[in-house]
Formats: sequence, C-alpha cells, structure tokens
Amino acid sequence: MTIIGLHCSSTDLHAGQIALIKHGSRLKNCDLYFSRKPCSTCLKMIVNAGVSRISYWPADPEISLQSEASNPVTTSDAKLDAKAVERLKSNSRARVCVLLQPLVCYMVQFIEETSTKLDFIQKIAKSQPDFNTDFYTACRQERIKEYESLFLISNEETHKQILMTIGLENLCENPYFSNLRQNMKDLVLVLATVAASVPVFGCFGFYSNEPQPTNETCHQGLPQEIARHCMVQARLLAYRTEDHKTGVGAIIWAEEKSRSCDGTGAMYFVGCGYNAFPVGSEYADFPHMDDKQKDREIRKFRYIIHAEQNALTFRCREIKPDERSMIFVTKCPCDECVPLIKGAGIKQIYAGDIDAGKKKADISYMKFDELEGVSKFTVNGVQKTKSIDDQQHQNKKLSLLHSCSVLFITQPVCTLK
Ligand SMILES: Nc1ccn([C@@H]2O[C@H](COP(=O)(O)OP(=O)(O)OP(=O)(O)O)[C@@H](O)[C@H]2O)c(=O)n1
Repeated sequence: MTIIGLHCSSTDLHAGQIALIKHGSRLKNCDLYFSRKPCSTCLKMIVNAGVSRISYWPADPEISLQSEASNPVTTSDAKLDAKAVERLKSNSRARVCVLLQPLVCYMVQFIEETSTKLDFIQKIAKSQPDFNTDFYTACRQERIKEYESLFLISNEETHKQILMTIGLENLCENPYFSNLRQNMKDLVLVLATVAASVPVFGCFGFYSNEPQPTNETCHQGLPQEIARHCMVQARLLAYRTEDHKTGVGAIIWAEEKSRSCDGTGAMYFVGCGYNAFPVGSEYADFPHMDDKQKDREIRKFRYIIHAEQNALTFRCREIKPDERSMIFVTKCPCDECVPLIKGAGIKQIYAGDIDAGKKKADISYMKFDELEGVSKFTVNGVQKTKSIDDQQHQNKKLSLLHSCSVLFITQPVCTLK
C-alpha cells in the first residue's frame, strides 16, 4: 500500500472536496481515512470517483451535531445530511466504515519506553539536572488532555445521540458501546504518547546550527509547530518497522510557490516510509542481527531498507528543484542515505543527531555533519535566529490538532511494507 495524499480542510473546502480537486479520478480503488464522517457533498463525489473504502473516526461528524442548543438550523440540516449520507452509502460500491481495532495491551508502555531513548528526548534530558526525563511525563499529560478534548466526546449520552444520527445505532448498545469508547480512548492515548516524544519544552526546537542564508526561502526553517507535527508523523511511521530493535520513520513534504486550496497551506505530501526488509519478504527471509553479532554475514544491515530510502522510493510526487522540500527523519541519516537525500534535491533535513559523527561496524553517521547545500535542523535549546516563517505564519496550522477534518488516501498499487 502507498500513501498518496494527506490533506486537511481549509476555510472554504472540506477535506473530501480537496481530495477530489487534488486527485480526481486517480482516487479510483483508493482507501480514504477521515477524522470525521464525511458529509453528503464530499461523499457523493468521492463515491463517484470509484474509491474502494472510506473509514472514519466515530465521533463528531463533518457537520457538527453537537450545536443543537446554539444553532437549531444547523442541526436540522445536519440530520438531513446524515440521512443523505446513509442513502449514498447504501447505494454505493464503496465500503463506508469505522475502522477501529483493539490495540495490543503493551502498546502504550512500549511507546513510552522507546520514546525516552529517542534523540529528541535525550537531547533535552542532557540539559536537565541528573539527566532526567521527567519533562516527558509532563508533556505526555498535556498531549493526552489536548487529544482527548479534540477526539473524544466526554458525555456518553451525547456520543450515543451522535452515533444514532450518523447511522451507527448498532454501536449504541453495550458491550459494543463501551468497547468502542475504550478502543477510541486507547488509540487517543497512543497518539498522545507518540506526540509527546517530540516534546514542546522550554526553548527547545528544530533549529539549524549553521548561519542561514536569509534571502533563500528554500533554507529557512519551518515554524516549530509544523516541524514538530511532521516529526510526529514520522514517529508514527517508525512503529511499523520490521527491525525489532530500532524503528525509524521518514516523511517528505514540499512547499509550492503559491498557497493552495488545502488547509495545509502551500505544503503538500511527497512520500513516507520506515525501515523494513525488501517488499514481499517474509519474517525469516533475511538476517535480523545487529553489529553486536560477531558473524557479519548474519547481520541485518545489507538487507534492511532505510526509512528515507523507502520514503524516496514510494513517493507519489516528484521533488522539484525550485521548491522547499523537506524530509523529517526520527534518527540521524546515515552515510548511505545522506547522498541520496542530497541527490534527490531535498532542501532541508529535520532529524535526530545523537549518532551524528559516529562510525559503527556496519552503519556510519559521518556524512551528516559534513553535508553542505542541504539545511539541517536538529533539536537545539538555543534559537540562533527566529525564522521568518515563525514571524509571518503565527496562525498557519498544519495539524490534526485543530478542528478541521483531515484525511489521508492510500492506493493499493505497490507495497509500502
Ligand atoms: N537514518 C536512518 C538510520 C538508521 N535506519 C535504520 O535503523 C536501524 C539501525 O540499526 P542499529 O544500528 O541496530 O541501531 P542503533 O540504534 O544504531 O543501534 P546501537 O546504537 O545500539 O548500535 C537499521 O534498521 C537502519 O536501517 C534508518 O532507517 N534510517
């Protein structure tokens, strides 16, 4: 499966409409994932494009049903719309469903443990007395509160009413209702825990250590909120890894010259990946050992494809030389990947740098520090210069952290393992 788009609604358009504008009939046979149930305006076009599945988050639908008291007109329209959606759904080939599977029970603990070993947390921990990671727990609590208020409906009765109106009455009875709420809570907890691994803490952020050529927008850093958000996306991808020791995620975004209709501003998704064995291979086909294993022949390094390599291979858009393109990687790019990133024409790297300058037996990280012509942004506590974007785009949001709906689209063409 390849991800071909990631969009969020703008002031004028819903995410589904944006998908149509951006992809048109290329949506045929794709799967779409929505953070809200789509409204009839979006659904009729998407269904008509021949999508194969539409999954959505079963909370607040596209047209909010929660504003009964404040706006009864909107609510009656919303109910009418919900009926139209049901009718479109039952007459379409596409499956419209809630895709929420129970998570494995040790997931949150695993994320917490792996997060505290991560470059971003370690860099900040170094600045703390006794090298402690307590700030991570505080960040996590903040993210949990924030995500719960965005994605969950605290009042059970209100949630039931919403489910009834959007045609999910089958989920209103127990044990299905309590199971659904538990699965939603668990997933929100997982997302908040992953987000906290790229913490908002003091003056720490993704900054460049090199003097910035101020006249070239290609080298100017992103606003911190956006950089952090993209890195969280890379962190989520890292959990799909096939390397049982070290998961790495990478995502590539680029910026068009002019602002587009998308709620992501002028930014568009190029590609993403994580470290994995060659597409189609089975668990035992290749060695899994690291360089602590004496026998070099049974080490993983010659077989595993790095996160950046998969992101470049399975990208859905070209990297244009005159645009600001950027890759977000959860670990330091190694000596195999640095020339690939530069050669592909990517202008900026946001990455971990704990391994920078290290030479290990089968994998080295020497070229990252020496790399020239590509701007590098790593977690630093001292901001050299405030980026122009930070000043100009205080209100620009690229985020599912806001009340817009988001969607991503996958195409079952080739396998992103
Ligand atoms: N930019 C990078 C760097 C590494 N990797 C992947 O990350 C893993 C690194 O493996 P290993 O060297 O075992 O991990 P380290 O964290 O470097 O191990 P250690 O420091 O304990 O030696 C490999 O799967 C490699 O493909 C990656 O995808 N992208």
